[in-house]
Amino acid sequence: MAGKAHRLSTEERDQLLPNLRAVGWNELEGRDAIFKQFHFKDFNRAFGFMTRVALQAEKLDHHPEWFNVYNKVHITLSTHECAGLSERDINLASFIEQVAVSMT
Ligand SMILES: C[C@H](O)[C@H](O)[C@H]1CNC2=NC(N)=NC(=O)C2=N1
Repeated sequence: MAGKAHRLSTEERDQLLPNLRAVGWNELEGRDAIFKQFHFKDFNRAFGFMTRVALQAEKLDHHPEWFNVYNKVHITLSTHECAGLSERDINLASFIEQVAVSMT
């Protein structure tokens, strides 16, 4: 991965987070991370979604924290390297949105 991750500044957050908030991503309380719950038609869709996200995460070397039960997938994004939200989380969240739209 090129360059070191840095925690987003207030200005960067003001610029980058509104688009994600508008589609259901929220900042966690007590932790510098973003979170969203996804619901799919069934387990096949949920796991197909997770598979596509997993392949991209591996490619980006940036991985989600997630939880799956049947058709639900809960995702938390944060960057361990800088102990908070970085541009990598924004990029991964944007990719996740594209995949989710194509799976629903
Ligand atoms: C060694 C490896 O590149 C690092 O541990 C990567 C892997 N995936 C990662 N994922 C996330 N979410 N944050 C990181 O800082 C991170 N670092």
